[in-house]
Amino acid sequence: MDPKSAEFTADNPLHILGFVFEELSATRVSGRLTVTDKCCQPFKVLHGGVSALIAEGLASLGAGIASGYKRVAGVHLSIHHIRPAALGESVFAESFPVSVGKNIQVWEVRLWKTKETEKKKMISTSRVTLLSSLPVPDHAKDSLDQLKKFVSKL
Ligand SMILES: CC(C)(COP(=O)(O)OP(=O)(O)OC[C@H]1O[C@@H](n2cnc3c(N)ncnc32)[C@H](O)[C@@H]1OP(=O)(O)O)[C@@H](O)C(=O)NCCC(=O)NCCSC(=O)c1cc(O)c2ccccc2c1O
Repeated sequence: MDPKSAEFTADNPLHILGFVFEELSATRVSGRLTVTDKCCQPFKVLHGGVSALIAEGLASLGAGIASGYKRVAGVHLSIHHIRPAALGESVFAESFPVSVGKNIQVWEVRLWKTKETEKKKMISTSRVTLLSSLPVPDHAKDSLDQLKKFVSKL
């Protein structure tokens, strides 16, 4: 299965909202989302919790790969919502590591508006801190194996 396809479910909640991954590696994770009704708060603007969800998901996948496919656990997330993304707009999300330690990783996640006619405009910037030295439980081994296959294909 192509990681860029709508069927790829590296992260179930992101998949449900229509997020499509573009890159998955130890140094960069990215993807795109169209702002639909499912993602909006009452003013038809991207819900701040969805931006935080994207940050948590991208940072966790990246940290999992960077740790050599150990289990990761997010321990802190901070987010600044710089400008709104309106219903119908396209959002590009990118994430990269700030620090990769044996136990703790810190990842930066940035969301951008991507109108072709305009310069990219930042929607939010997040920092996610993760513990990345935990053993993988048996029930999660299959999904990590699946993730490994996708990463090696890219
Ligand atoms: C918070 C800001 C409006 C502050 O902007 P500031 O004045 O500091 O900066 P700028 O003037 O440079 O503007 C930057 C950028 O903000 C947009 N903007 C500014 N003013 C307005 C405005 N009056 N109305 C709409 N948008 C405005 C404008 O697009 C500017 O961009 P440019 O492209 O023109 O440069 C601003 O920082 C901001 O809008 N931040 C984003 C806030 C946001 O989207 N937060 C997340 C969603 S809120 C949420 O999640 C939420 C959840 C709920 O469950 C709710 C439930 C019930 C009610 C509300 C809920 C809710 O809001």
